Amino acid sequence: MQKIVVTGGVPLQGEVRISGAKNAVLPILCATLLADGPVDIGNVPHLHDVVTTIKVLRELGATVDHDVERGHVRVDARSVHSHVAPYELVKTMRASVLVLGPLLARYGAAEVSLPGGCAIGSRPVDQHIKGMQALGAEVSVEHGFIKARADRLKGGRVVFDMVSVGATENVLMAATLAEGTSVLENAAMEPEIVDLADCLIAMGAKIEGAGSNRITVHGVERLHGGSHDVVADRIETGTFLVAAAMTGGRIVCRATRPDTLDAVIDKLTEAGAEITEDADSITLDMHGKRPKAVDITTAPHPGFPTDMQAQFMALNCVADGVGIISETIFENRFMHVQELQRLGADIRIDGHTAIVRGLPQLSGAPVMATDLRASASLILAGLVADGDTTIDRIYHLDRGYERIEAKLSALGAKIQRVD
Ligand SMILES: CC(=O)N[C@H]1[C@@H](OP(=O)(O)OP(=O)(O)OC[C@H]2O[C@@H](n3ccc(=O)[nH]c3=O)[C@H](O)[C@@H]2O)O[C@H](CO)[C@@H](O)[C@@H]1O
Ligand SMILES: C=C(OP(=O)(O)O)C(=O)O
Repeated sequence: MQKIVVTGGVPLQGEVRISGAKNAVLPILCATLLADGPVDIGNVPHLHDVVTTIKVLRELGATVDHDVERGHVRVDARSVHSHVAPYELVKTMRASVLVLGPLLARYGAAEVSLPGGCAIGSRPVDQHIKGMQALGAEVSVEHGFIKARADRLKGGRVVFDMVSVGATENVLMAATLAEGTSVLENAAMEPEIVDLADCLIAMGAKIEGAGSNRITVHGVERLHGGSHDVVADRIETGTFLVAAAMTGGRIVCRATRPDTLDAVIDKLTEAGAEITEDADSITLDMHGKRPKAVDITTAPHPGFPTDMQAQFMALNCVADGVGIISETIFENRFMHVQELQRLGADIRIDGHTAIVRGLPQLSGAPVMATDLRASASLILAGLVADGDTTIDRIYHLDRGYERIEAKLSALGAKIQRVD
């Protein structure tokens, strides 16, 4: 099995091009099921999750051309002949539950395996189901599958019990082809929702308010093909910025969207980084300084993203002072703590809070990745640890970071993938 070996001690310097967002491209790929013609998607990152989603689409019968080099995918869903998303695929990637809304809206029926729990928490789908029912679908959960049926969905008012990115996306997609108007209240406001809505609008959907907590969708009879470029990955951007801050370096992130990173940029500034932005790039300069510890509380957008929590935990491990990190989104998203402790980090957990006392230096060791962002935090810690850090189970990393070791190498990091 492949591993990543990082040798610490090099301040990152240079420029990095940010890829399209994993959390935008996955729902967008699912949205192509709604269209009556081919949908062209650009700025597609080469990620394992993208490959899995394409497998799901092909399993359903869609015709998919994937040009990895160009970062381009064309999906033609007119050949879809199945409405069953099997366990074998859904279990490897939770986001495949996002075919539920499109299949139901377009084909009147969907059977999607329950995604199940994962390392970061139990991750139920009750809000997805509640949303489909509010649009008039009959939904049952039998033998590990969500089974949904509706001759034609009817516009309705959906009030989510909690802010859920996936449930908002699933119901938004379903509502585009419903008869009449739907209103989604307490909707998630993440930039990836806006990007999905932009893609749906390019396919002929009528959507207002994406990016706010109330989204209105006027259902249409059909959606046509279209084209869309995926928004930049704010979490990949944030991960590189933290890497530069921890190593006392200076980097420029190109092809990104600074306006999607306010909470992260605020915390990096608080940690002592000098940050300058223009329309599509962010420059971070640490001037060789050690970062100051920062307190973090995760929250739905525009709050501090849970997907950046582990990376800031790594930063606090080597920062000056004590940082308190509270995780409010997922009940079990501190799996990286044990591994960071193997590198010598001083972290105490108290329920959903981690108290991190920064040390001047970590010490390289073999560690194991447990989930996607935990893996990233271990790479970041390895960049500042004394000696070698060998990270096992990096398939988690390949789900969501495009060529991370190549991008970090280009910034001067000593990092390699070994078999
Ligand atoms: C592919 C993708 O975009 N993944 C992101 C998405 O995941 P995902 O869409 O799965 O996350 P949600 O926003 O749905 O989850 C937020 C919280 O709501 C709970 N919940 C969710 C749905 C539901 O039906 N019932 C329920 O109780 C979850 O357990 C969790 O505690 O948003 C998360 C929160 O920003 C990110 O960490 C993930 O990277
Ligand atoms: C938790 C994440 O992704 P997913 O929802 O795909 O598991 C993530 O991107 O950090």
